Amino acid sequence: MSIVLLLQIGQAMGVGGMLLAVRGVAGGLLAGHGSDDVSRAAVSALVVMALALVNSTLNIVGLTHQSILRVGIERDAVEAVTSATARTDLLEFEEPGFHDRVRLALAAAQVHAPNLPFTVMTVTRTALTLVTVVIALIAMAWWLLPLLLVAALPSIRVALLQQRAHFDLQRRLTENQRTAGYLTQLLTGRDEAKELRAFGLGRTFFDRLTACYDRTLEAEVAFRRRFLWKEIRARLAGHAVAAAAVGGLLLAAVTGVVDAPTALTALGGLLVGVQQGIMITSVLRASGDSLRYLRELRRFTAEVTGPPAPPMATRRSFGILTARNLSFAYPGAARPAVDGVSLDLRPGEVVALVGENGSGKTTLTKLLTGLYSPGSGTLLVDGVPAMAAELRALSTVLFQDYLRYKLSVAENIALGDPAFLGDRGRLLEAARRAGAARIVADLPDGYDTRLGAEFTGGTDLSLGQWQRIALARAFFRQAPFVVLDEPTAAMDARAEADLFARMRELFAERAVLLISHRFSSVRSADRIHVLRRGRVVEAGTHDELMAADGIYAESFRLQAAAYLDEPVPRPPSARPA
Ligand SMILES: Nc1ncnc2c1ncn2[C@@H]1O[C@H](COP(=O)(O)OP(=O)(O)OP(=O)(O)O)[C@@H](O)[C@H]1O
Repeated sequence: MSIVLLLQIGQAMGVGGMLLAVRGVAGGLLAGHGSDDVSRAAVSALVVMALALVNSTLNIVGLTHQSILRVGIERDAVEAVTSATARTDLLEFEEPGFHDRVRLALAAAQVHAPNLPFTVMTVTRTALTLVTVVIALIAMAWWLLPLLLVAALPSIRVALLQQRAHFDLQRRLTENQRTAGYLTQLLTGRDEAKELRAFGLGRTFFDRLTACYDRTLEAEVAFRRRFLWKEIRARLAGHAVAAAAVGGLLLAAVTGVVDAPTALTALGGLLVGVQQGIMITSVLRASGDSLRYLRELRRFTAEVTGPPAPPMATRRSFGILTARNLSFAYPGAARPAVDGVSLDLRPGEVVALVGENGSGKTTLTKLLTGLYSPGSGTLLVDGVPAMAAELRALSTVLFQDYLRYKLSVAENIALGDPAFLGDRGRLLEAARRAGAARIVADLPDGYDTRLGAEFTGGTDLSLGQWQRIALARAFFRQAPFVVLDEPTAAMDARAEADLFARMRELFAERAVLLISHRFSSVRSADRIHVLRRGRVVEAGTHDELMAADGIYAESFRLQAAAYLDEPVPRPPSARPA
């Protein structure tokens, strides 16, 4: 950055030097036709040309340095934003305002921060050029200075007002821009392409995207119109003052207050000064906008007060994980998603959660694994209250909507514990346990096969195969508390039966929390908790729950009847007392 600054100082000084040299040329030519006068003019002309050459060389070197600086600055700024995002509490991601702040911070990191060398360069060069022009003018006609200042003031004032208002407009449009980004992803993404075509949605989303841009355009046009007249008025006022200065200069030349070469050069200097004055208004607008974005970036990275992402060294064992009276509500939700839930989990046990859609099963697992902090209630590991980071280090989760990383198969599995990314033995063992080894054997490059057909050499898997890879990731982590949220939803009947038959062997010595809508899968669990509207309404073994003849028994019979082609039993509430 200091090189860029030095280059600008050099260029700016060159402009002032050129002005003084031009005066030498004019002085020599106007003085007469003697050989001394002509050689003075020729030497000055050579100086002008040399300075012009140095100036344009400095300009090229400056631009080259800027291009290199841009990349490094963008890397550092994006890293600052993404590391702050990685440390942000998961619950923040449920707030639209958070995503607006991320978007502004990313725009700052990807556009405004990399432009910083250019902005600094332009500001420095413009300001220094003005200073050198001013010095040259002082040497020739000092009284032009106040006039130059008065000419620039109206435009500078409007530029300052405009850049503040423009940033406010950008902030108001952020959610609209995010929607446009989302629609663009729908219209261009590979994963989305099939459904858009199957439902013929291209035109619908295209129209919505156009509407987003129309809203931005409308707001931008209204904004620009609001400032257009102000800007024109300010420019007119500035030019009127500059014209008065030119008049004064001509008068001074005619009356002999200044000699002709000085008057001519001062006129040139005045024109350069006015041009720089106009330039400084656009520089002010651009740099003001950038400064506000950068302030947003700093605020965003500073407001994440949490510790850096914990190394997550997986804890090897525990005796009992206890949840006492846990409650949790999503921001703005009318009722809690989890409401006063208590349960125990011990290694070697399989505990199942069942319940209708939206009954709070997934949310409860997010509390137990330290992804959300409970609104009230306690989580204890071996009787000691546990922090979220400790719970995360204790657990491994196979989410219902697990991520399909467009990376190699090996990475898809080993990302279960990044500390062991290169551990081949652990990788093979995890794949074997999840039944993924056979899938990998059929892939062109085995574990090194890139998943994601939109990348060179990439291929894709079926959903059931992906699920096994995700299961392998859960195994790879070797954590003592395992959450399996619908782990076999996409698997074939044999694969599902095999997983549940071997569940205890596969997860020996670990506590397993299993969520499933398939009652055949959960019946062998040590305890089954039935959730309804966030509360545990029934709990016990399969036999106990069947004997209790409540919600569980009704749902179980409903599913069993569908398989056995039996009439659907009536719910208990509909039976005679
Ligand atoms: N991000 C969220 N913001 C607000 N409410 C949410 C959010 N996620 C879930 N909910 C609500 O919380 C409740 C519990 O949702 P949860 O996903 O825990 O249910 P679930 O039992 O896992 O459902 P399913 O069987 O359909 O997977 C639901 O009413 C749901 O609408």
